[in-house]
Amino acid sequence: CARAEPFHTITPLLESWALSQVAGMTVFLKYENVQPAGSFKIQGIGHFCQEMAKKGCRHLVCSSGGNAGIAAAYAARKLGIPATIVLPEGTSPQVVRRLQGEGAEVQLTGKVWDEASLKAQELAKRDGWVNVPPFDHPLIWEGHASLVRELKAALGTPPGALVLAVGGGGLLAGVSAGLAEVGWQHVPIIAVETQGAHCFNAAIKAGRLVTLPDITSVAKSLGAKTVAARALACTQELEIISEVVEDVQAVSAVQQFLDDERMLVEPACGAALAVIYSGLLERLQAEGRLSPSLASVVVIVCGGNSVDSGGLQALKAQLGQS
Ligand SMILES: COC[C@H](NCc1c(COP(=O)(O)O)cnc(C)c1O)C(=O)O
Repeated sequence: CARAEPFHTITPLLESWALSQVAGMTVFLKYENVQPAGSFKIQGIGHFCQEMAKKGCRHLVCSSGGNAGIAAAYAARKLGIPATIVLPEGTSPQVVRRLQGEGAEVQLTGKVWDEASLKAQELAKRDGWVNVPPFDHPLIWEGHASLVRELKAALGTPPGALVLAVGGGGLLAGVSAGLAEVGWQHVPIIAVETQGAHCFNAAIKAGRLVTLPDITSVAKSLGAKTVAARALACTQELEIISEVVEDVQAVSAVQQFLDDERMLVEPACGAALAVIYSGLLERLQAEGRLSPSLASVVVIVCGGNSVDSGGLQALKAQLGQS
């Protein structure tokens, strides 16, 4: 049976002395990397799966870059429902191992998430099976919105800006819903992608949804070729500043964050942290796109399971970093 309380925990919101020094203002970090299932995903995915269980779902299937799949497998185990997770062939062994550890069946197919998604939709045609969308569904956004309620409870007053990473746009859509719910619509969102996984930025520039030819960024967890329509629609309702960082900046931010806060996160999360570490925040202020007198900024540390110390060293070598 479905449980009443949510599967996610209320994560710490901590002021980071190190990042505040770099930014020249107070930087609060929302540690979604310590959620069960290793990323913020469990907020929206957990909510979706609980709702589906209430409707009698008998088998969950999820296509994912990795983290949504782990969140779906975790929720399925908690709900006592079998799960099948479909991932791109290049998925890291540690993610496959973790999924199997959660008791899920793993299917590897296709080069990128979009191809795994087609296979999951095929499987979901079976009787009693439900496809868990990794980012493009109102229930996912409703679940992620609880993150903003937690920010309001912890901060009281609104931060000067919110920084988050964009893959398919589910986190952005959920945070946007949360901001509207708590009356913080005026808080600007800095929505960050890596070059080569920049489907949201491309859609904004084109004024319509755009499908990238391929995902060439190392931040594979941001690897959706087309952003959710809802995410693009949010740009009409809120102040959303879309920025694209290089893989080198995202990976360098992962290393700096590891040294500063002793936590290891994926390059997808490094993209958000790069807003601070690369000086992008100050550039936005200098360009007048952000108020020069921001009191504070919140960075959503989205986490991610597809990283370990060896993988980080390999990425740094691949990108020519010391
Ligand atoms: C292809 O992958 C989409 C999705 N990852 C999405 C993701 C994001 C971006 O969230 P989104 O914008 O997709 O809601 C940020 N940070 C991390 C650590 C993520 O894993 C997945 O795991 O299936």
